[in-house]
Amino acid sequence: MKVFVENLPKAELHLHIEGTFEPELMFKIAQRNNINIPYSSVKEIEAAYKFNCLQDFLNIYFEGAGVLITEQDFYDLTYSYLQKCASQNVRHTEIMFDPQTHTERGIKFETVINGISKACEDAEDKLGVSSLLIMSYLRHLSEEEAFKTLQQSLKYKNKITAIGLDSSEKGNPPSKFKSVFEASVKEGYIPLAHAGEEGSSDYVWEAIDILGIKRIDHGNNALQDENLVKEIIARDIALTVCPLSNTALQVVDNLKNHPLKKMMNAGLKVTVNSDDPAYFGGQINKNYFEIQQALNLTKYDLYQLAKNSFKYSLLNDLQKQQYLNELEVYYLNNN
Ligand code: HPA
Ligand SMILES: [Zn+2]
Repeated sequence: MKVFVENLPKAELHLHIEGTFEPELMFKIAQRNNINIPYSSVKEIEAAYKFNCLQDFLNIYFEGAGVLITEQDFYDLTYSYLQKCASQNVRHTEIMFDPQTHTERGIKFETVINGISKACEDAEDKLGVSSLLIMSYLRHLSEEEAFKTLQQSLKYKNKITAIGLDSSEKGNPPSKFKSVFEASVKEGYIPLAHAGEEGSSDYVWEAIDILGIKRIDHGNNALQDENLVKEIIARDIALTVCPLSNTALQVVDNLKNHPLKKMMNAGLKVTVNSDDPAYFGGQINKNYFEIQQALNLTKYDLYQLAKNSFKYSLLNDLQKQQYLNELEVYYLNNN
């Protein structure tokens, strides 16, 4: 089963580039930028990665991102993740980035987007991994701040496919960002958002009804409301589920109690993703493999999850079909 997962062609649809920052690279970049980080070894960093909730994690995540200064830093971070994609047969990835995490510290928007997008172009050429970018607004900041970010992004519109909404969910409902999402959609960005990770099913309703999102990041708490589940299915909206993130942040107490299979059985379109792999103990293949083991998923289940990852990606129909054909051949030869 492990080999089946490793070679399964797949797409990753929920991934924060700042959350791919492995301790080794963090040390290297901190050193070259003459920045002190409050850890003296990789072991100490790893020991600090014990979280009780989303906020615990976010505090450490923002601190780690603070060592990224130059375009080269953003390039190295992104290219390093894309190499991991290539080695795990992730054929396509949709990378979220949080401009405000950097612009708030005085880093220019252009430094962030240029570093990330150059790495994506190089990875497409050299590694054969395709990617699209999702610019995510930080929901603990004001809507006005999000508007500033939208303005800054317009010059780089051709490099950005979608917008997202992340950071502290509780107390920051989707409705807080109604106007900036409307304005972003007018500019041609596809609306996506985190919803129902720690927030209730009401937040998921708001995300689909008020923000009009096309894909739900996490969505676990949608299961609290049967009518919501029906509506998500009726609108053909997929959920980007992140098993190891859910246990690391105690959204789910144990992988054996993870709702992924329940979601699939209810008819929801589910995908498997790593979220912040450097912080949550595993890349995408580990997420596939561990959830397979915990829930006794079959090869057919894994095939469905991978199929959803391409079908609900933001690629055009022709690109989707090419990847789906590749997956089909793989499944026929390996089940
Ligand atoms: O899982 C997450 N949830 C909310 N915000 C985030 N920012 C990075 N990862 C996450
Ligand atoms: Zn996330």
